[in-house]
Amino acid sequence: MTATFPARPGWAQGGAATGANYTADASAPPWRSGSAERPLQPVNLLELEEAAARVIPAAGFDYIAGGAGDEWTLRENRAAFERRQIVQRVLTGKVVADTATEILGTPIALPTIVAPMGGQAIAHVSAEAGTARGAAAAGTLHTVSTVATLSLEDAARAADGPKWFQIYLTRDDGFNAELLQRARAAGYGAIVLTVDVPIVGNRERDRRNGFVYPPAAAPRNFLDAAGRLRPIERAFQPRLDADSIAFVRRHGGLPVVVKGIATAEDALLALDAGAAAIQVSNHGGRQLDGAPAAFTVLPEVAAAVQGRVPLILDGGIRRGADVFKALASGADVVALGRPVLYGLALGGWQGVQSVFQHLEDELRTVMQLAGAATVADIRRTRLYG
Ligand SMILES: Cc1cc2nc3c(=O)[nH]c(=O)nc-3n(C[C@H](O)[C@H](O)[C@H](O)COP(=O)(O)O)c2cc1C
Ligand SMILES: CCCCC(=O)C(=O)O
Repeated sequence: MTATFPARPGWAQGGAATGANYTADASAPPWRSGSAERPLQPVNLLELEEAAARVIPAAGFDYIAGGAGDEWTLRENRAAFERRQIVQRVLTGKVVADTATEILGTPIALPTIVAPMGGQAIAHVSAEAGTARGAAAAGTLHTVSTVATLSLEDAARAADGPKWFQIYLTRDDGFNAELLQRARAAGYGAIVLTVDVPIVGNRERDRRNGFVYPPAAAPRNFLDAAGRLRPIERAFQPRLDADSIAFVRRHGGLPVVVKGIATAEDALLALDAGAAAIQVSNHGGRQLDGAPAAFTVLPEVAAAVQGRVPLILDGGIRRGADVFKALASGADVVALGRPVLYGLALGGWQGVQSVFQHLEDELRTVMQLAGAATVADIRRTRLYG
């Protein structure tokens, strides 16, 4: 594995994020968090978290890494992958061809895309521009959050890779419609409607730290004409149903991915309302603590959907083996959350690219040892357990 995460300045040192300065990264020194005695060279994505904890200011790191309540669901998102096993197949005569696939008609180099995450200037001064560029360099798709640091237009301009816009509906339908029209005008290919944040979960690390987004990470989409920030959290729409999906379809005029589905019932409601894809997710354990892992509920959702729309899974993906298990259990692609921000914090856009390259390397090794030459082969593979 040769993935590297060259060091970059973080938001604390870098000042306000504009996205304009991410190209200056090329001359960066080696890992900021390493030292002569102890050079830092993570060999897997799990090790990135500890490294990122040393470069992201503590309360910002807690916001990113943390979950709701006891963080049981956060841990369970990982543990659920550990309970399933991959079948070793070495006499199939197959050799890994490639990891390429597509999602909603968009070709991607590997079956892993970027999950929407707000406030990316908390991790790095380049914010969503760095993530967009890293994802494009890795040949994958980037999802820009409603509460991104950069405006959706600036995030869209940062790279020419494929991109989706994630929307949180607020109580203000005029503002919602405006956001959707802006997203379409800016060239986003789909709208991801997140339905698992009718209210923000009980995030105890954030309460303990008194955490709010720092001014450098203020979500630009919420600035009013006078440049003032509109209130955000209290503005979220708690009442979500089939009409919410119809609203987003009508005003966005784009395919709608419904994100935050964890049951057959909600999946069927979303399908009936015209969802173009379903993202199985518990928001990375940040919302309903005590809910099962996203991977645990994936087969239930897959059985209900019966291939009528593609399924995306997120939550706890850290290894190529996790990607493999998710695809073998009914997902078409997976989305990656926190490791993207850790790569961004440690290496700017190149750090993000390295995260995806690393995952692709691991996935190729697993595929070869499990007798899968293509993504389609993975989806036909059975697991133990
Ligand atoms: C710091 C952070 C911010 C997030 N912001 C959003 C967001 O704005 N919109 C959204 O739909 N999901 C958001 N999520 C949830 C992710 O899209 C995704 O569901 C989750 O992080 C996946 O789990 P993982 O981090 O274990 O890969 C956020 C997650 C994190 C860690
Ligand atoms: C108010 C929530 C904003 C971002 C988000 O979805 C998260 O932190 O999980």
